[in-house]
Amino acid sequence: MEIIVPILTPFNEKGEIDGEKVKTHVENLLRKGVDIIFVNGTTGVGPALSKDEKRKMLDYVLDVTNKVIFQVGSLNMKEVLELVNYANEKDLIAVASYPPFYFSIPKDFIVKYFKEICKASKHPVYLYNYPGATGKDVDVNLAKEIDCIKGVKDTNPDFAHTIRYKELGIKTYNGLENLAIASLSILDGTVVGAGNYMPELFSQLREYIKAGDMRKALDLQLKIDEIDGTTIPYGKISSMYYLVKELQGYDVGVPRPPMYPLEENKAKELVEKVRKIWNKSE
Ligand SMILES: O=C(O)C(=O)C[C@@H](O)[C@H](O)COP(=O)(O)O
Repeated sequence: MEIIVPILTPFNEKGEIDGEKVKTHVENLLRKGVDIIFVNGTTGVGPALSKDEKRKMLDYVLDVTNKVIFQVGSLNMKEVLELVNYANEKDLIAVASYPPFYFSIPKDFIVKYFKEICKASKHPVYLYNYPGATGKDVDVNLAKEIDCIKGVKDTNPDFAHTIRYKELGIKTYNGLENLAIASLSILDGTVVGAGNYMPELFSQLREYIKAGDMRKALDLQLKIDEIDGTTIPYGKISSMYYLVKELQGYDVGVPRPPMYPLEENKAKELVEKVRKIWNKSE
């Protein structure tokens, strides 16, 4: 029943990563019951980070914890392998990658991509499957063909699709907030971007499930959904920077374009809407 948070990347006004803010954020998440930090994921704008920024994020998080999954995906294979080799010298749980996105490629190219990563990595290799963002579905059959995947984060509204990875006997997570109750109940855990700003709600959800109090768990899941849904029109990732400050009480810097900062009035409107839902009893 693990709670994994794909950590956001704190930037300063110049668009540089602020390492101290990373560490403060990780320390708080761990205090609030988060088990593992997923570095350079979608919420962390991994695809928009340079190789050096990806390495810096890993080092900042490792200054606090080794409960880390390090996302290394890139369309530049040389960069992927440099990041894998960098991780080989570190103590962490696993490296992960989304499949090569954007380009139309045959499935055997995806198999070759992951086999290259597995060959280079001293750590277990996890698949980050996110068909909605990458245009590629590395389903259980393709994962079987790759034959070296030791875990999967499936960001997929089709929960039946996610469950099937358990046929491989690997660590299996779903990456959607609105499936957290199912992921915590049936899979190895949940990966939740919203855990950046409301980690305590996911910890509480896990406690309700452990206690078998599914009515309370369902009510809390619906509250999580309402809050998460509120952020969509503002930009989910950009919204998180303002909600961490409001709900967790510390500054995690600003988003970096093309994840633009919110206009002041919009940020205020968002925070007021979320605070109203947050204060409602389940
Ligand atoms: O940020 C990551 O690496 C995650 O796993 C969360 C990811 O699944 C993402 O937040 C999915 O949510 P949306 O598709 O943006 O609603």
